[in-house]
Formats: sequence, C-alpha cells, structure tokens
Amino acid sequence: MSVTVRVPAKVNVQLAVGAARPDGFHDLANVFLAVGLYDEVTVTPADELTVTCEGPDAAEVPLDRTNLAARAALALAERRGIEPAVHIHIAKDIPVAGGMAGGSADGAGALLACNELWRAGASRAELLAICADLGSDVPFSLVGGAALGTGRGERLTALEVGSTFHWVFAMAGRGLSTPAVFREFDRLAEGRDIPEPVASRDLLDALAKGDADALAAAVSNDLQPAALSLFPELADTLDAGRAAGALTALVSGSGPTTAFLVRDTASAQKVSEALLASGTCRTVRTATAPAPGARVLTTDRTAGSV
Ligand SMILES: C[C@@](CO)(OP(=O)(O)O)[C@H](O)COP(=O)(O)OP(=O)(O)OC[C@H]1O[C@@H](n2ccc(N)nc2=O)[C@H](O)[C@@H]1O
Ligand SMILES: Nc1ncnc2c1ncn2[C@@H]1O[C@H](COP(=O)(O)OP(=O)(O)O)[C@@H](O)[C@H]1O
Repeated sequence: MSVTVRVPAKVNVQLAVGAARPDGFHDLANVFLAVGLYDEVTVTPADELTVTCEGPDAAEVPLDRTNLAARAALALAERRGIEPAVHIHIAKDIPVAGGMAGGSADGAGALLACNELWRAGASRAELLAICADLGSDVPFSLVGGAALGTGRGERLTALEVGSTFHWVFAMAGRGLSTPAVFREFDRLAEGRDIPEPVASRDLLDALAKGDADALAAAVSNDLQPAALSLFPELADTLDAGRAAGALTALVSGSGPTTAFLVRDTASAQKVSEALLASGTCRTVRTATAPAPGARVLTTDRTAGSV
C-alpha cells in the first residue's frame, strides 16, 4: 500500500510586505501563482517515521523530523492518535531554499498522502488548518492555482486566472534563508514608514484577463531589494533575462530563484538559452501557470502486501 501525491512550486507575482509584527512575522499581500514544476511525495507504511529524498538538490534536504513532510505526518498522526509509522519518499524537482516553496510543497503533499493512506478523514478545512501551522506558504501548496494570501500569507482567497502564463526560472548557485531575507527587509526599512500591504487591483485584473503584458507591468516584490542586498549577483541574472526579451524579471519570493514572464514557448526557449549562456545561474527551467494544487496521483493498495 502506498500513496503518491504531486505538488506544484509557486512564484509570487505580488509580494507586498508590511512592518514586522510583535510575533516576528510580517503581514503580507501575497499573490501566489502555482507553476508546473512539481515534487512528488510517496508514503508507505513502515516500522517508524523515515524520510528519503531523490533529485538534483537532494543532499540539501534534511531527512530528520525537521523535514516539513515529516512534520506534516507527525501533525496529522498526533491529531488522530495514530502511530506515525510511515516512510516518506520525496522525488524533488523544486529547487531547495529557492523561494519556490519546495519544502511547503512537501509538507502539503505528505499531509494529503497520509490522510489518504491512514484513511484519517481530515476535511479540507482541517488540512488547511494543519498546513497553516506548518508554515505560511503551506496552505497555498495544497490549493494551488492562484490565490491572495493575507495575514502572514496563510489566509487564502482563490483568484481567477484568464489564461496560461509562460515562465522561465533561473536557479542560483546557492540558497537564501527566508528569515534572513525578512531580517534584511527590516534592516533596509529602518526609519521608514511601512504602508499596510494591499493587493494591486491592476495585477488582479491582469491575472483575471490572462493579459501577460498587463501582468508584466504590475508584478512587484518588496523582498527583492533585500534578496539583492544579500545576493547582488542576482541583478546580472535579471538583466540577462530582460535583455533576451522577457516581459518582466523578478526575484521569486525571498529568492534566490529569478522568474521571467515570457509571451510564449518560443520566447521561453530563447530566454532560457540566453540565461544559460550568460553564466549567471546554475540551471534554467520553463513552466506554465497556473498549475493545480496537491493531487493524489496513485493509491496502490497492494504494494507492500504479500
Ligand atoms: C517569502 C515567502 C513568500 O511566499 O516564501 P519563500 O520565498 O520563502 O518561498 C513566504 O512568506 C515564506 O513562507 P514560509 O517559507 O512558509 O515561512 P514560515 O515557515 O512561515 O516562516 C519562516 C520565517 O520567515 C519569516 N516570515 C515568514 C512569513 C511572513 N509572513 N513573515 C515573516 O517574517 C519569519 O522570520 C519566519 O520565522
Ligand atoms: N521537504 C523539504 N524540502 C526542502 N527543504 C526543506 C524541507 N523540509 C525542510 N526544509 C528546510 O527548509 C529550508 C527552505 O527550503 P524551501 O522550502 O525549499 O525554500 P523556500 O522557503 O525558499 O521556498 C531548506 O533550506 C531546508 O533546510
């Protein structure tokens, strides 16, 4: 018996960041767009909780109980009074510490997979509540599509998207820590009045219409100056993508992955080749958006039985 769930990465087409809250988090207007790069999480009954990971970045993924997938399994097991006796395998295609919510994807994926494996019967609302406890980005990994996240990003309102958008992503040679980027945001904001974060009407309209030019004109990321301050070479990657004809270029979330909105697959190809040739990034991937949220791919109720 095993269950496999597929979960998408995300890009933030708007990330408006408010002042630091007393609890250390920041209020956000976080417009998430799920993109078609996926991790797959497979859960199988085992003697005890174990985690394995395969993929180009696997060596950087913790395999102990700090792994978000393990934390998700433990959270559901505790609520249901179940032994968390499960092996979790992550086939990882989403870059690690890249600002594309790879860990959050694995948390949401493991939660959905364990709910199915254990026939735990958690409702969508309960799954979303567990996701919010695990991390600010985790609820969005469950729902996918496009959504506005408020609060610390965990309170979601689904958004309409009128068409498919084409993206190129440039993966950097090293990661960036999300808390470190928020700390740098605070440092850069010292002495300034930080406005309440609000979603941009132009941006929501562009998404709803499926208008790539309007979306390109409206994207914004308040964490980008902080990410660039910690990782100045990212400016060269952004420039290389713009020069190759991207409609817009921005840092994805807290970075350091850079995201390039392009008009079509031909432009995606051209921008990808230029980015690789520029030598300013480690790898390049293309993907379309929006992508669906966490989905059960297979439930094999015979695997593991004699
Ligand atoms: C910045 C964003 C944008 O979508 O994503 P990434 O770029 O990391 O993927 C998110 O806000 C990241 O969400 P997530 O990675 O789930 O963060 P959490 O585990 O909830 O929090 C990690 C740390 O980030 C900071 N944090 C996170 C969310 C938030 N609204 N305010 C914060 O200040 C806090 O320092 C917190 O301790
Ligand atoms: N399943 C997981 N996959 C990747 N990283 C994880 C996972 N669980 C915990 N982590 C930790 O979370 C950190 C942030 O990872 P990730 O979610 O990939 O990046 P980001 O928050 O920038 O989107 C990693 O450096 C790693 O230490």
